[in-house]
Formats: sequence, C-alpha cells, structure tokens
Amino acid sequence: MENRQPRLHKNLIEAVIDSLETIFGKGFYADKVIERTLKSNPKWGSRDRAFIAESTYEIVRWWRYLWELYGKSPSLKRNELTRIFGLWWRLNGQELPEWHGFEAVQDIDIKSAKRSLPNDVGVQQSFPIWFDELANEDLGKDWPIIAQNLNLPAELIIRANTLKTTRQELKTIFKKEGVETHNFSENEVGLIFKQRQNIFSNASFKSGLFEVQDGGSQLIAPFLRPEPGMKVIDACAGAGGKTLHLAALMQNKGSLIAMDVEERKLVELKRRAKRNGAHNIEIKHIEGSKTIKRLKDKADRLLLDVPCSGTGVIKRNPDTKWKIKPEDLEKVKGIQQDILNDYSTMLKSGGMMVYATCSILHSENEDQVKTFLAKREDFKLIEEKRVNPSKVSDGFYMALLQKA
Ligand SMILES: C[S@@+](CC[C@H](N)C(=O)[O-])C[C@H]1O[C@@H](n2cnc3c(N)ncnc32)[C@H](O)[C@@H]1O
Repeated sequence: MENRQPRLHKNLIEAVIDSLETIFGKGFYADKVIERTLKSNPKWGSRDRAFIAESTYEIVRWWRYLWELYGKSPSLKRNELTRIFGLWWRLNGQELPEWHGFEAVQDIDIKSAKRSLPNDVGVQQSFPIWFDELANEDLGKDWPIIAQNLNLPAELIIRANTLKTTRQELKTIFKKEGVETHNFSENEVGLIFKQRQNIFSNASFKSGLFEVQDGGSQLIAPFLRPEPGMKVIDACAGAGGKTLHLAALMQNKGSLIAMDVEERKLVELKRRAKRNGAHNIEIKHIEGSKTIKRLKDKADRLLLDVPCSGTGVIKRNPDTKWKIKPEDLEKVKGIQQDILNDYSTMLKSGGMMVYATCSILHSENEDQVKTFLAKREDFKLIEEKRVNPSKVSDGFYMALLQKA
C-alpha cells in the first residue's frame, strides 16, 4: 500500500502558532485556546480540526524537549515557533516542504541531536527543571515511569449511567453504530473506545446513557462505599463528575448534597444531573463557614475531592506542567489541609470519608492524610489507593477514613 505523507497547509500551521502564542504568552488554558481557534474558522473540516488540536497539544507536551533539541531557549517569536513546529513535524518522521521559515530546522540531524541531549527525566520527558527536581525527591525511583506515562495520549473512556442503562447495552448500541469499544477491566461500568471521537453529539449521550470519565476517576465514588438511602455529601463537587457516579451507586435513593465554592460549576452539575436522571441531588453553594457548620454531624459518607496541582492529569492537560509554580503548590496544600480539618466536621460518628486528589505527589496525598491523622485521634485510615497514570487512567490518590 502506498504510504502517503500527510500534506501541510500554511493556514493550519498559522493556527497552531497562534494557539501556542496565546497558551504560552497569555497563560490561557490550552483546551480553551484550541476551542476558540477552531471556532474562529467554521470552514475547517474535521481532519483540519484534528490536525490543529493534536499538533498544538503535542508541541505543548514536548515544549522543553523540542527547544533542547533545537538548542535554543524558548521564545514566542513567530519565526521561532514555526521552526519548533517544523522540528516537531520532522520528529514524527515526516518530511518538511521547502518553505521559507523552515530552513533552520530543515537540515538538523535529528538522530545526532537526540543523542547529544542530557539523559535526565526533565529533558527526555519534557518537564520544567524545578518540577523534575521536586518530583524526583517526592517520588524517587517511581518518577521516571510516571513521567513517561504522563506523556501518553489520553484514551477516550466513558462510564455507563446505571440509572438508565448497562455497559453491555451501551456496547451493543455503539456496535450498531459501527463504533468499537472494549471493557475497562477495573469495574463493571467503564467502556474504552478503540478510536478517539467526538461523542457529545451522540444520541445516547444526549439522553444521559453515559458520561465521559477517566478510568481512575471512576474508582473514586465506589471507594467511598455509598449505599442507597444514605446521606452523602460531595463537598468539592465541581461540575459533578463524581456526584453523578455517587447518585448512580445510590440508585437515586437517599440524599446527596453537592457543594462547591464556584457556583457556575454547580449550575453545570444541575444540567448534567437532569440529563442523567439523577433525582436525589441537592445543590449547595458554599458561601462561607456557615454552610459547612449547618451540616455538622450529618453525613454517613463524605467525599473530599479537593483542589490540587492537577499533576495526575498532565496527560490530558499538558499545559499544566508549564503553568504550575512552586508557590501554587504550597498554597493548594494549605487549602487541602483546611478542607480536611473544617469539612470533616460534617461527618457523623461511624461515618466514612474519602480524601481524593488528581495529583501524583506524596506531599498532596499520603503526607496530607498523615498530617490530618496526627491531629485527629477520632479518625482512622481504613484504606488508601494510588492510581498511577497509564493508558487508561490519569494519576489519582484516594484515602478512606472513618470517624470514631
Ligand atoms: C478536583 S476538583 C473537583 C472535581 C469534581 N469532584 C469532579 O469529579 O468533577 C476540586 C473542586 O474543588 C472546588 N473548591 C476549591 N476550593 C474549595 C473549597 N474551599 N471548598 C469547596 N470546594 C472547593 C473547586 O471549585 C473544584 O470544583
């Protein structure tokens, strides 16, 4: 079969460069920037869109590695960004057209440039110097493989909404549509797509038969052991990824309070709950410590899916590694300990809570739980679990604690 080289189009490269300029120059989130770039030209077809999104994400992911290979310090000058694009293209084994702008990278001997790079994780796996040092200290011998796995492309995984369907039923529906999926081996509800695709326009999504949810994330709600009829609080519910899973596990029976400090996220949660047919959710915007105090000793189960560095989801959000700063990490660790101390008051005696993050770092995970337990003799650790990033999962940590 003829092995055809994909053709490059100047306007698409320009779109990638515009996106890189905004992501690194203005510090905007990559997913939002790409979304806006794609909206700016409705005439682009699906292949063009995929090209822009993939190229931008991959160049963001390999940013440090590419500049090291090029032998220069990162710059946001358009002519330099064009060369970085060219280098990335060549790294993928593709040939560059003889266009003005690519000359400087046209003749780089990629093999020998690769050989001359330092053999440390920060360069080889493209992480900032400070973060590589910190992760090395925090994770020790596990860091190199975790770093490597954080650069894997993210798979598309969904969770069957058992309030409306089963995994098997969903699988059959997709099969009829010509879409191949296979079971996520860690639970009874996850389905992995053979190929990434836009499934938000799919009729079964619109009727609430499934939610897109990472494999590791799907392990957190069951870890809390919620039961139908219980009073459950999801205190950092956001737009409700795990709230919806909790509602399904509770079979819509009992009460589920979803709280967050950001009201707009709760508005989105409400919309999703309606689509999912989840009827036992009560939304509560956290306006201050009073909201928490009013719920003292009320919960059988409490989920604290706390704000964190997001270092477990770098696979999905590669820009996180360039945005996060050491001082952000310190700040978020303070918030995590405050949430543990203040929100755990909502738990009844004998009740259980899960502290969870999407961070890979012990300092946000095991260490935080240890610090909390050292102060609180009325809590004990029942079980903790670390999910390392892999093809089917982001990096997560969860700890199940019980109140005496
Ligand atoms: C990791 S996200 C939660 C994701 C969500 N549970 C899900 O599954 O989609 C952390 C959430 O904590 C919220 N948050 C930040 N500070 C908070 C606080 N002091 N109290 C409660 N929620 C907070 C953020 O707005 C964010 O939605």
